[in-house]
Amino acid sequence: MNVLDMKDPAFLKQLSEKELSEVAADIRAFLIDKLSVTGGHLGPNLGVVELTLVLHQLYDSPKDKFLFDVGHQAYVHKILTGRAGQFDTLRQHKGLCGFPKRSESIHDCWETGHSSTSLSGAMGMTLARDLKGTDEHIIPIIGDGALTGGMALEALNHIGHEQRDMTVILNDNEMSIAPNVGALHNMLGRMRTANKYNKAKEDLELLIKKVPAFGGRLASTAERVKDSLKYLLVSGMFFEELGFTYLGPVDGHDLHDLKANISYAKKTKGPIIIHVVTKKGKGYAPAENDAKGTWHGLGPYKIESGEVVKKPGPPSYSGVFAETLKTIARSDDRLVAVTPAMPNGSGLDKFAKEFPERMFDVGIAEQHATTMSAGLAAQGMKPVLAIYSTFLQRGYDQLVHDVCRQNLNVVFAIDRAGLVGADGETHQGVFDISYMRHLPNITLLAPKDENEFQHMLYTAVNHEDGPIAVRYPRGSGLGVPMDEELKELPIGKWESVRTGKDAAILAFGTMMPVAEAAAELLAAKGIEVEVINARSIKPLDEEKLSEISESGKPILTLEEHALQGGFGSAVLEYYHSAGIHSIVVERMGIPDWYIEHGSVPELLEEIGLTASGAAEKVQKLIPRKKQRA
Ligand SMILES: Cc1ncc(C[n+]2csc(CCOP(=O)(O)OP(=O)(O)O)c2C)c(N)n1
Ligand SMILES: CC(=O)[C@@H](O)[C@H](O)COP(=O)(O)O
Ligand SMILES: [Mg+2]
Repeated sequence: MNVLDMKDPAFLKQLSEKELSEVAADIRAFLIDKLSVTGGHLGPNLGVVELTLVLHQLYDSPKDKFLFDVGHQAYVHKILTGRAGQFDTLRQHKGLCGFPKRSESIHDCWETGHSSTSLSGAMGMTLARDLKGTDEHIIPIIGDGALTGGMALEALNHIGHEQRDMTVILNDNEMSIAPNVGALHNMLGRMRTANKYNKAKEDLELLIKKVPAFGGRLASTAERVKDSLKYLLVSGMFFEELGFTYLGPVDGHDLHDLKANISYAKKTKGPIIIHVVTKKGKGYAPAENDAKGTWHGLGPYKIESGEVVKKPGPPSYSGVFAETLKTIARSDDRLVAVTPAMPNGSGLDKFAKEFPERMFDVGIAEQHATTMSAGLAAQGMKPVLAIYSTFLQRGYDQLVHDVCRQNLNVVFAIDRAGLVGADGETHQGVFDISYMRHLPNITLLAPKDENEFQHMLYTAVNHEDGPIAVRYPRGSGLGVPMDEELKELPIGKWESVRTGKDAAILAFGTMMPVAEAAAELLAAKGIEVEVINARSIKPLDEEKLSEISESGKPILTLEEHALQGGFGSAVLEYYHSAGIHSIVVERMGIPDWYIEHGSVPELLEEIGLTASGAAEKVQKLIPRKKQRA
């Protein structure tokens, strides 16, 4: 069947299992082909083709609600709901979103991107259904990785308590991005090999049949023995003890097995969890055999060879992070690295190769990672928590309550700070300055390039005066030379990289090249602008700020961060508190809305965070008479 003809999932209703398997093959071929050009989350989606087909065959979306946890595995759902024709624009500017998007389709009832939210969302929808007296089915689909997220466990606890009708699909492929970790993962492993319980149960039943019955006594004893056997052999009892009916393990690529169990669940009262065992990357050998997590989410690749198309260029910030951390760790055995399930993306997988005993992947557990780091620091270790800006949002109270308030020496390596591009709204790292700079005791730094980054990281690890964060962007550096020796940078001291008498641009991180380019544009108009690398966001360089105000130069602050409460706000607050009201401060940054997916240059262009935009803004601050015609 032509995938592009799939407009409404109702077409699945009358298909036989054979026809369904043909549709599955067509969808797999489509995904492998399309994503070889656009990139995307190929592995997760190849793993849920049969599952998504059966779900849409047996349930009636959009009346019945599918909540895809994380949502990176919703491409099959998007194909079945009429969006196959948009896959050439996947994760591109104004194109198809890589995650469920309510504005895209009535079949997308719940938006995700951050992990472990589906069960809570589903519980809310279940309560709403029961309070309204409607009868739709609520079906969260959560992966084994997402299940390690704390809020998923909070939700399981409540769902089990409420005993309302809901079918949870646990998509267990033994992988998070990298191989999954944790005791839950091990427990699921025991469940995956549960058929030994079924064998033992059959043997027991055979035995009972051979012994002449002593009435119900033997039968009821046998039942108790069977139950305790189940308890002993099948840790699926974990879910049963929480109040769920556990079904599984179910082969997630066997249409018949899937249909039988999901049909049974549809008819069963109360909370059900169906443990579906799938293979990430199923149907495409390079992805199927991926033990590291390369095929979880990736750029374009060559279908025949499975070769990922590599863009040449300077080292990535994550790569510099890993190398620098290894250098520091060789002479500082206090250093311990922590990641919440992002070993590959953060670069800590490379650190772990040299220091396996000093790197901890705690699963998708940002709250735990943050407070565990506090515990490490409380005992004199030097924890470096590598965490994406957007995911640290999940550990905010732990940042406040456990790290900053106790003034513990935790280093936050805040990766993916700034716009991240293709992952869009849920992943843009544009709020961390706002949610960190108001916290007493925190120090917040941002490097202008990868060379300053290595020094900044070294400075942060040697900082013994409380928590310190270094925020840095996704992707490559500027290709600047790297110093051989690491050195400490002065915290609270900015760097003037260009002099100018007419105005000053305060920028940091990725906005430094933009500021310098703007200064060049302005120089062509006879406007001399000082460019300052405001690399210490907290504390500010108050000496420099008062020096600028004495010069009377207007200021433009430039940040790839939310304007609300960002760096520019900090500068305004400083001048206000210092009683300096005469100075002109203009701010440029991320406007007060969520920035969708697209390439970072396109997104910056769209919001005017460009050299020409900055130059235009500064020009308006300069009296006409000072400007060359
Ligand atoms: C709060 C949060 N932390 C980390 C991530 C990054 N992340 C995206 S998918 C993923 C792994 C999900 O594993 P699983 O739920 O098993 O889904 P699978 O990819 O195996 O289908 C992670 C860690 C995220 N999206 N949200
Ligand atoms: C879906 C998800 O949250 C991750 O897969 C994320 O897309 C990884 O981002 P990076 O590609 O920046 O590591
Ligand atoms: Mg998984």
